Amino acid sequence: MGQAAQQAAFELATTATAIKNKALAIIADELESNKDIILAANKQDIDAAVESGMSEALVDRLLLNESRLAGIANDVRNVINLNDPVGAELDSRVLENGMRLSRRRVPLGVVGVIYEARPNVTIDIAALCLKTGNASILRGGRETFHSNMALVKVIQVALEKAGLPASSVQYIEQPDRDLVSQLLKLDQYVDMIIPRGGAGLHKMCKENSTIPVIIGGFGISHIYVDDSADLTRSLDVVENAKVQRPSACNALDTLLVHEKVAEAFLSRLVERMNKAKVTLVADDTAYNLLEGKASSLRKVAEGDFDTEWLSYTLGIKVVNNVDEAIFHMRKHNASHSDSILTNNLQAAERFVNAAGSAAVYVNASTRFTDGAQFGLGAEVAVSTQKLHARGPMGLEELTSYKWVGVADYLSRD
Ligand SMILES: NC(=O)C1=CN([C@@H]2O[C@H](COP(=O)(O)OP(=O)(O)OC[C@H]3O[C@@H](n4cnc5c(N)ncnc54)[C@H](OP(=O)(O)O)[C@@H]3O)[C@@H](O)[C@H]2O)C=CC1
Ligand SMILES: N[C@@H](CCC(=O)OP(=O)(O)O)C(=O)O
Repeated sequence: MGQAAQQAAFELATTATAIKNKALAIIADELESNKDIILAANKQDIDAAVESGMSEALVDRLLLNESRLAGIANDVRNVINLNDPVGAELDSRVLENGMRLSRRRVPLGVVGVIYEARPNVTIDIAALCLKTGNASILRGGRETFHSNMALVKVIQVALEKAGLPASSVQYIEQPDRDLVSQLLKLDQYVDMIIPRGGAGLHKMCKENSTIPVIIGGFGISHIYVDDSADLTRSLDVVENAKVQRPSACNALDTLLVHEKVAEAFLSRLVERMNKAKVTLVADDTAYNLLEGKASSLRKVAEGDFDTEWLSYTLGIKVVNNVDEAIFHMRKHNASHSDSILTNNLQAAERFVNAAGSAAVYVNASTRFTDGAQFGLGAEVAVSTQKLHARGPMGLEELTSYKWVGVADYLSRD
């Protein structure tokens, strides 16, 4: 697979944007024309997941239906409309000796991605890699096996129809994790590894990969409600961040509330959380304010503020000020998406500068951390590391550059 991917990458590196776009257009069309096959495959995955007792939120992450599939095809069409970064001159100047020197964007080569059981991710990664002239080797969560097999087949047929190698996008079909370990050692063929998933996967990749690794990580997502916040608007933001898609890595995990507004805010928020069947996990102060009002409430226990819930559960803590909120976030792995709700410019600046997260928001939901929302078309992962990319990784993050020097640009004759 490594060899085939590398061969494909050689070809893709010099493929014109129009051909890559043609392949993407065929993928989008084939997704629609093969919808019955894809949805039937997905049903097999869903049935098995439900039978195994998977949580409702994670089953939802796995689910495809007609409208989601149409959305995925549409996302691919959006990628067609994005500028191809490959070949762009980053800067260009003429040296004293007459050489014209520039940096030119190039594909990375072969990208290996290990990711969660979410079928749209297969298409997102394949589309972004293809647009940037990278070959990809994919390994999705075992629970998405049937869906991914159907999706990859559609992609490979489309690639061939566009005259590109089917091996531009390959999928590791066996669920045996040993094959992931083998992938991590293919440095002769693979240029970058992206693990999207939990701590165990990241540790395993960091310790075993001989290939550079970019972590598509998890973090505890926080929202801090400042004493100056517009509380009515804050209700909508917190509800969106917690309830809209709790299984996503950017969903809210811990709500931090300024003590001056804790009673006023929590007494209104609890109604919405009850309605959405959210379990509240509160520190002592919040617990006292919520007791008798929350349908599902318990006191915080060791480790709760370090837990990424991925479900209808919300941690709540009352704090003195923005500095205590930041202190709490530093202790509890704020590295992905965090937000302050405030009308105080100083507090907002303090929060934005001090938070160690890949994406920081003022008066907005943490759910915005998403390649499509950021105008990147989609994302290969949300990087929680600082090199070579941070936050949602789109097309540019799948490229590198090379220096191009042309001698005798200014002839002396
Ligand atoms: N920042 C980002 O871009 C994203 C982050 N996440 C984070 O991922 C986590 C939840 O996703 P979840 O599906 O539970 O993640 P997991 O880490 O359990 O699984 C993700 C993928 O990694 C594989 N995997 C996990 N451990 C190993 C291992 N030791 N060796 C080989 N392969 C392994 C899984 O394979 P198998 O099928 O065998 O289990 C699966 O394909 C959350 O923390 C979420 O925030 C999720 C998506 C995007
Ligand atoms: N792009 C995503 C966020 C990242 C993601 O894929 O999250 P996850 O549900 O953990 O797989 C979204 O908000 O839809």
